[in-house]
Amino acid sequence: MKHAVYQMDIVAGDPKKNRENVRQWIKQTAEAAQPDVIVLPEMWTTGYTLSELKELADVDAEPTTSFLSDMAITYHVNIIGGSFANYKGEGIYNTSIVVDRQGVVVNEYDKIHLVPMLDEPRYLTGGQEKVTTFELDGVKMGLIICYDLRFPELARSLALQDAQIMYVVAEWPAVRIEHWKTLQVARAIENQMYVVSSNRIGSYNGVDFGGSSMIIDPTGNPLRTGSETKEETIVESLALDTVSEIRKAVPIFSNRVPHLY
Ligand SMILES: NC(=O)CCC(=O)C(=O)O
Repeated sequence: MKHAVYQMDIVAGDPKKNRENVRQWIKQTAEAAQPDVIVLPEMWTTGYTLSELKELADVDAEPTTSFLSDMAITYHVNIIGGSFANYKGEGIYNTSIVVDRQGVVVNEYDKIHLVPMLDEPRYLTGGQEKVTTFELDGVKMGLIICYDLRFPELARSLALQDAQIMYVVAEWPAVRIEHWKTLQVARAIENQMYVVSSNRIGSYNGVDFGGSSMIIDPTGNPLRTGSETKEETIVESLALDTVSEIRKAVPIFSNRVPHLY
């Protein structure tokens, strides 16, 4: 299953420009690499322009859903649609959607853990729905958003639902980039699944974001790691048989004793 990750720079507070950049990138990448799945980063329509989100956020996931759906149909590609600011009812959520090749939304998830270091809890509302798996091309997978990575229960819940791949969409600052890399490797090893991530590069409001988007195999071996500063496309094919092979060779799921912890 061939993946292409967009390690993107984001134009602060300009959803139109960011959509145009994503449109161009999907077109070029779909034509050049013909991936099965493409992956975008967190809050890619606006960046962390939190005080402007009342004006800039989507409403009920539009127009981002229609945009991604149109891209998926046009290029016949599955899209892990990163996340975006999304007005729903009274609150603004950090929402991710996943769209299949037919343009159908197969997963919608609101970031549960809002990150205090970037002031999210002051402006956003945390998701209240459990993480669940979804399928693309018959493969079970799950998704978390950035700071969620620090809470291992989410990845474990997805693994127990038999996810073979976990996506992490992020705007993770450069100052803590070693945590980013180490935690992803740990989640891959302890849950014996692929971890595929997209983290932005560039800066906003005095924060430098650290790139280093990753594709890690289910033994914890990083197959690809993006640079810390450059916009780039990371392409890798996942050999999904590796998941069942490592789960058979090191049978942690059948050795769990959950009533003792
Ligand atoms: N966008 C985020 O959730 C950033 C998370 C972060 O900075 C951290 O966990 O450290």
